[in-house]
Amino acid sequence: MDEVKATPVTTADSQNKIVIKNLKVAFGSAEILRGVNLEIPPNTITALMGPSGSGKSTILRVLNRLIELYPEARVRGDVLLDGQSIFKMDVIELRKRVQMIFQIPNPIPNLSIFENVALGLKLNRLVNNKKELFQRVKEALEKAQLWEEVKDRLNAPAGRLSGGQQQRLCVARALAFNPEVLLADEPTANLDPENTAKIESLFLELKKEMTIILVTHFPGQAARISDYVAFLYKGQIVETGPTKEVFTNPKHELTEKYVTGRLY
Ligand SMILES: Nc1ncnc2c1ncn2[C@@H]1O[C@H](COP(=O)(O)OP(=O)(O)OP(=O)(O)O)[C@@H](O)[C@H]1O
Repeated sequence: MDEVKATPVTTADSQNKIVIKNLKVAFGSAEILRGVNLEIPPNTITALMGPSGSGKSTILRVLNRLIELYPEARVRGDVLLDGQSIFKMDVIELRKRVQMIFQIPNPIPNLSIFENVALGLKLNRLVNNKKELFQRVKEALEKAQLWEEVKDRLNAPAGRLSGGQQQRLCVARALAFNPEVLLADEPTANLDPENTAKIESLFLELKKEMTIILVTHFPGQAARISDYVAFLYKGQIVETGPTKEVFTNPKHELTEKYVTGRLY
């Protein structure tokens, strides 16, 4: 990965939870992100939407520096978290603060429900004893709105849960770290409408405590739960603003096509 260029910090930078500055990502000769600028206020849901291949997941992968797992990726520009460049932070610490959930729920299927949430806490030595561990796991499962459904079978393998429950287990696993930012990459793409609604109402609850960045293929989902949207097209942000404004009065023709379902 290339050396990133640090940019000067302004007052607005430290008021936003995340500020993305002139972010460029290339894989070999293919330019994937071509100068993305975005400000994300705290305690909001920001939806990244745009056609397939526009670079939405790549943005998320930069925000927790998962992008560094791709040796061919070149990253330029800067990303500030609470006014500090993420590229100057310890990456393990960054990933505790900025958690991620994925399109396909990925608990460890043979591991118990309890251990799936407990594992990260144990590996990172974030708890001092068994009692504290149980408390943290319980709290995370409660916040993920899964506790009532699993409290009597915490030792059952996670693979036996339904798809929707597995996704909420992944949310619990992320929440166990008490993150400040939750990145969600099309978290409901594989869920039925009922489980989708559960995740959406869960996110509305969670944003009281954290900042959520949601990649979604569904304009309807962005309209229902996000405060801000950023519409991405071919690696650039075409339009961004408060969700209601962008949906009711899109300024760009491409945005209008996308929100009215005429661009995929
Ligand atoms: N490791 C990689 N090497 C080369 N190209 C990649 C790599 N990862 C992603 N890309 C390319 O980068 C572009 C953007 O991918 P990205 O996954 O960020 O898009 P997206 O908007 O999230 O798409 P989707 O909605 O289909 O998930 C795509 O053209 C993809 O093929």
